[in-house]
Amino acid sequence: MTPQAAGPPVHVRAAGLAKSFGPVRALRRADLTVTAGRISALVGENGAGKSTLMQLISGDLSPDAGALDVGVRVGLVRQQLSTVDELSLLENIVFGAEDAAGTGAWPGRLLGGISWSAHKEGVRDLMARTGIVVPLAKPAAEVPVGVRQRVDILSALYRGARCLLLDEPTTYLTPREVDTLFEVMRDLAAGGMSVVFISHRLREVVQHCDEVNVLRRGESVLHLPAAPFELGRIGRAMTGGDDAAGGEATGAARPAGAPPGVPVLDVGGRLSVRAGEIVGIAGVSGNGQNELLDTIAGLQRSAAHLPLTIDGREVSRWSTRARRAAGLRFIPESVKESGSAPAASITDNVISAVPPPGLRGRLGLLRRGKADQLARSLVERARVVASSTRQPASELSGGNLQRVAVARELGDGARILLAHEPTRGVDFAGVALIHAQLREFTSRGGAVLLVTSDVDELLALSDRVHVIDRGRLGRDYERDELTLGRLGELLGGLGHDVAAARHEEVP
Ligand SMILES: Nc1ncnc2c1ncn2[C@@H]1O[C@H](COP(=O)(O)OP(=O)(O)OP(=O)(O)O)[C@@H](O)[C@H]1O
Repeated sequence: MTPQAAGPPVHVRAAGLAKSFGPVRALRRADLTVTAGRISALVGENGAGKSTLMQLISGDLSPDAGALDVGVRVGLVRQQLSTVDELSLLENIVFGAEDAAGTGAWPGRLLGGISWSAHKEGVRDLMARTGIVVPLAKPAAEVPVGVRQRVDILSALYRGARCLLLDEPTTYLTPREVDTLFEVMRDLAAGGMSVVFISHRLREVVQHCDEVNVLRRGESVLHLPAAPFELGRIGRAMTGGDDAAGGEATGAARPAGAPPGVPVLDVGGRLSVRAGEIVGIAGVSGNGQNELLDTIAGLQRSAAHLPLTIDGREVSRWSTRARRAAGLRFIPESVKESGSAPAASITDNVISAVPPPGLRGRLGLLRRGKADQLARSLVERARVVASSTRQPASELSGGNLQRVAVARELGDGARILLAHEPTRGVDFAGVALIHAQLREFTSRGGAVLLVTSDVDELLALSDRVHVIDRGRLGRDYERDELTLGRLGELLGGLGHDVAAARHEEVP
């Protein structure tokens, strides 16, 4: 790296970077300068090329063209979690995901002569310094996604990264955790580190970052070197001034529709969802949300042996398949991990969930043309950026994969939707689109059980809200009874600080 005449050292300088994957031009001309002591935001629509740029800087990919100068050790914390289920959190932090995945480059070097107790000390010290604390002895499989993400951050720091690349780190975090993360980032930056922060939550960006870089369709289109930042300007740069797809902000109130009807889903009399209704579940991630949804979906047995009914019929002993056939659909917390088949094409991912009648010909053989047609119309409706429906799901950007999963689960035959973080990783135009899809689904008599850590989303969509804490569901509150402040009081005892959530308009 060329020494600077004055000012803080530049850690990364990228100019005119291009990268294609076969026919897909993920990056055409990307520029980014990352400076010590600063938190730089990188924003752009789903598929704009943000993750690709991060992978070029981290060295996971090499550019086809352009100049890239990286002067310090870089730690990339990816969108998709890289913890290994069977390993303890300590092991995950110490080995680091890349090496656990097989390069074997550094553990041997670092572990030579160093004991596990020394690592434990080192990691404990790191946790104390950064305030990012995780239960070290627990296996990764037993902790919620939010904790596993913190493990990835600790891992990068433990490996001596001076430049942290955080690809959507806040999607798993509650508002208070987001604030804590930024306090940590601020401290790290004050200590001479640099941070690149990717997020679709533009409010976080303008509030916490020192500079903003916008990518649109693989090109750097805007660099704002200093606050104050104007949300509208950033939004317009992201979309090219085309706000048509954006629609309303996430904070919009639910339009008045037909009054919700009969309960279609009931869990032991404690939780019920009626036709035409969205019932929200609020709580700190890891308080039983996964268990609740997995039990309803038939992926695990109810520990409390609560009766579960769909349309008044007891279904506790039904298979997942039978539940799907009854119209139950599920968007899991991490679509990348458990809601998609990465090697299969977009078409196969779309039709995998109980192929609708009409897709099979005589002898039960799949009619490919029809299946592709169905996938194409769905991809179009969900505004997915993909070169073709034959593309494997693994090649889709995170937000685009999420759009595919939502559209698939809302497809033919859906009557009850379990939606866990339905807009995770989706840009603001996509969030508005998915919210509109959920409302449209309920206006046709669909029932939605919504679990989200985004309090704005919870209040924007839910007709009623239950709070969940340590596996227990509290009473429900009607939407009219709840303001952001009231929800904050309810969650206050659970370590939330929703007062930190804001209601500014997103363009
Ligand atoms: N390995 C790959 N093979 C083929 N295409 C790919 C591959 N990786 C990414 N792409 C494509 O490159 C484009 C940019 O993807 P990238 O993941 O960088 O976008 P992103 O801005 O991070 O999106 P998101 O906000 O949805 O995470 C997308 O069209 C994506 O489908």
